[in-house]
Amino acid sequence: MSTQPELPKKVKIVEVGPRDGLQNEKEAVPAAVKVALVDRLSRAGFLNIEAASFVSPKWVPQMATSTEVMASITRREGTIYSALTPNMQGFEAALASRADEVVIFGSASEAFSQKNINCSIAESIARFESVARAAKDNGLRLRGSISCAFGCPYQGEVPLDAVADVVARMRDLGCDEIDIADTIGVSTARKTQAVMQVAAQEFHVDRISGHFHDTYGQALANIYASLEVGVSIFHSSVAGLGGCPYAKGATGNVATEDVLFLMNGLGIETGIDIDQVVDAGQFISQHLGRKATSRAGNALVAKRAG
Ligand SMILES: CC(C)(COP(=O)([O-])OP(=O)([O-])OC[C@H]1O[C@@H](n2cnc3c(N)ncnc32)[C@H](O)[C@@H]1OP(=O)([O-])[O-])[C@@H](O)C(=O)NCCC(=O)NCCSC(=O)C[C@@](C)(O)CC(=O)[O-]
Repeated sequence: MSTQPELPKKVKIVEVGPRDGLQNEKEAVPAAVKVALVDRLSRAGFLNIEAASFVSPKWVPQMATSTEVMASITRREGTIYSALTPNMQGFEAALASRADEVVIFGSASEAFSQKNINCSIAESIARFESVARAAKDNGLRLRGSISCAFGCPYQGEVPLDAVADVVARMRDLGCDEIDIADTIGVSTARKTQAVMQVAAQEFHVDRISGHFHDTYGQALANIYASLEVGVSIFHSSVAGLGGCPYAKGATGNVATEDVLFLMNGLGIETGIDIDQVVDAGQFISQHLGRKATSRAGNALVAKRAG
């Protein structure tokens, strides 16, 4: 008789659409539209929404409205609103904007680190030290994000040791949560488990999150594979929005509607209302003038229409 691995009974879905999802849009999305999106997502029940990014507007112009967005959203009690902060300049802006969580973002790939944040991995960790200290001093949550943990658009393979090393460094900085990110969506299920297991040797598995882009259509399989090894936090973007400005060809994050459909089917609690997420996906897709890429979202819309 075969025994199946026990899956977590409950997961946290971190909605990253307003940041990771929109950051790569060529046309400026008005702050009011971003605010309306975040508010819809808050009402749908997310406990964590990545709403802003305090990076150089020359590097990522779409995120230049982050202060305005954070000032205008309606905050739901109990929901963590996160912001990316590559350095102290970003941290000060996040603090002033009343972010609940700041995200330092590094990479397991040297090449990607240079392209994305203009410094080596070691330099980035040194830069993050002051941000981490300031987060603790100000009582903010601290999250560490590790790009290219499963492969890099510039250097190709990324060794497991490199992932373990950055996880340990993020842990030592005092991160409350660490994201293991498949920036270009190249991982497959067994590889995902190997990487997650290496990460879990360095950090508590229940505070590791899986951040999967769906470039090769593997994201849901990678999420299921991660569940099997005890990961219970996942990032996703409503309507499957997204792509990274420094990873050409990378498509969006896995669509939130698809992840919710999977979790609902598995009987895993999320606390999120899928119908409201579908509505939010339709709202932003209409604004962007294209169809949502969420398979479950589009199927549910078609079903509603009869
Ligand atoms: C990190 C830097 C700033 C270094 O960029 P740099 O040019 O090395 O920085 P610098 O300190 O020399 O500053 C240069 C200029 O940027 C300004 N500046 C400096 N810092 C800030 C700031 N915080 N906010 C606003 N402005 C800032 C600074 O004031 C100065 O302005 P100037 O004097 O030329 O007018 C730059 O490389 C940058 O902003 N990179 C952002 C890259 C980015 O946002 N990438 C996308 C997000 S990561 C991602 O998507 C991956 C993830 C997390 O989703 C996981 C995954 O899927 O892999």
